[in-house]
Parts: sequence; structure tokens; C-alpha cells
Amino acid sequence: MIEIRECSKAFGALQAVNNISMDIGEREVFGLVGSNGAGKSTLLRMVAGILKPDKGSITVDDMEVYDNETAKELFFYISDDCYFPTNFTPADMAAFYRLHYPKFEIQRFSKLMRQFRLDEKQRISSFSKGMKKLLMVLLGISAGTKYLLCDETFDGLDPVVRQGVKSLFAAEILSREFTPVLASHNLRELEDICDHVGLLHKGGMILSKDLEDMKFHIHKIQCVLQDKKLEDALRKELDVLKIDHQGSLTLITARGTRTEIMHRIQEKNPLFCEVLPLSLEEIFISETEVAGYEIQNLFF
Ligand SMILES: Nc1ncnc2c1ncn2[C@@H]1O[C@H](COP(=O)(O)OP(=O)(O)OP(=O)(O)O)[C@@H](O)[C@H]1O
Repeated sequence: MIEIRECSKAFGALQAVNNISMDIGEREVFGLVGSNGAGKSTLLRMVAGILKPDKGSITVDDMEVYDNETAKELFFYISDDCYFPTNFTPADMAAFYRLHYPKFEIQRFSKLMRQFRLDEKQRISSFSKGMKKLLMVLLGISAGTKYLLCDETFDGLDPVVRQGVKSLFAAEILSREFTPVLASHNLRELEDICDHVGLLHKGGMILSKDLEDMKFHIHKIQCVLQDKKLEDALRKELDVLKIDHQGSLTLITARGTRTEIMHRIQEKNPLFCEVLPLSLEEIFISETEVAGYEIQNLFF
């Protein structure tokens, strides 16, 4: 488990990460979302032990990460601007990483490369951006580390590859101790792949939530109520995040289980009432609006 406690990092006068505390649990896909400059890369670099926090602590499996080779062996870090030596092929990269990661599985790597239709012998300089990102993910999986830190690695991958990587992550999580942490400026890029999302804004953590939990506890209902007073009553009875109107339709977004909310609304004898699917984006917007942030323009 990765534990971040009151962690801060400044570059001169610029506070890149400001007093963040959060946990990254085991065997879950953790998404770190935030606009450009929110502090995601800085936080990931501190987690990987590349940067030293100015204040606070970061421990992995109870070990302080910075300056600790044993702790660092638990991570494979994929930077947002990966460097590949001139003329190197994927096979060369695998041979290089094998020297650094004792558990690196060469045969597994070759199999994954074939599975994703990448050529081990082709020069990486002739790969597309997406192919380079995928290559790094396959190297990271083959390295066999407990944690895989990916900085903007999934942005721009095509849907078929994303689906393939998602299945690969799920299989790894089932078969061994494995936790991918994915940073992105786009919530949509992470929506279908993460179990938990932490939202960073201006160096601070706005919220950190389990996605299934969020989807279970927030619902949007559209209904036609017979009287405005009934809407006022519902505002008092439900934990309402938002109410909108479209003609005679009332759209209520509220916290609570589907059964609880529907029960309250049905009691008011609406002319019509149904639950609408709520996207993760809508859930985040509702949550952050309530917290006093207007984030919808930042990364959707
Ligand atoms: N080495 C550095 N020296 C000076 N300032 C830095 C350095 N690294 C990051 N910063 C600053 O810290 C802030 C956070 O940067 P960071 O790269 O962590 O953000 P990010 O959320 O990863 O952004 P992006 O999505 O654009 O990659 C930015 O304002 C950036 O300019």
C-alpha cells in the first residue's frame, strides 16, 4: 500500500503539490486525474522516489521511498516523455530492463508483444506515439513489479488497445500483487479502466473515491411532479446535489441508493418517474460543485 501523508513540493515560489494526504490501496487500478499543471507528474515522481518531498512522507509497504533502493524496486515508472536510445528495438529495451528488474520475464514480454502485434525487432524510432506508449506498458508488466506508475500513458491509445490493456491489468491483479497508478488530464480516458479516482487541482487533492461506490451512491431521476411543493419537500427529504428542469420534467441528482431515492419520489405520486444513467463525468461535476469547485471546464 502507498501512503502519502501531508506531502508538499515546491519549485521556487511555485507550490506544485500542496499538503496532499491519500492512500493508494492494493490490487486496484488507481486513476490520478487533474488539469495541466495540477501536480500529477510531480506527485508520481515523488511516489517513484525520483523527487524528494519538501514536507511530509511517502511510504510504500511501510518503507520510506526516497533514497531507498529496496522500496524503489517495487515500482516501474513510465514517464510522460519516455526516452529510447537511438536505434534501440523493443528486444534491446527488454534486455536493458532485465538488468535492473530481477523478475523481468523475457518470454512473457515476447508473448505480449505478439499478442498486441508489435515487432520486437523493429526500431522504436519508427513506432507511432501510441505504439511507444503500449511498448512501455508491456515492458512495465513484464518487469513484474508490484506497482506500475503511468504518466499520461493511456491518453490517446486507441479503444482496441485500451480494452486489451484493461484486460491485461485485470488478469495481472487476479494472479499476483499488482497495482497500476494512471495519471491523466482527462477523466474520460480513465473512466473505463480505473477502480478508484483521485482528483488533483492546483496541487491539492479535491476528492479520492471508489468508482463503484460513487456510482452506487449517486443517482439521477427524471420525473413529472404534480406540484412545486412536492419538489420542495423532496429537497428536504433527499440529499440533493442538483435539481434541473426541462419543460415539465424535473431532473433530480441526489446522494443515496436507487431504492431509497425512488421510494421517496414514488411517495409523492409523480405522473412519471425513471432512473437515468449517470456518467462518471456527471458524478464528478456534481461532487465537485458541492465542494465549491467548478471543474467541468478544466479537463472534460
Ligand atoms: N522541474 C520543475 N521545475 C520547475 N517547475 C516545475 C518542475 N516540474 C513541474 N513544475 C511545475 O509544477 C507544476 C505542476 O507540474 P506537474 O508536471 O506536476 O503537473 P501535471 O499535473 O503533471 O501537468 P501536465 O498534465 O501538464 O503534465 C507546474 O506549474 C509546473 O510548471
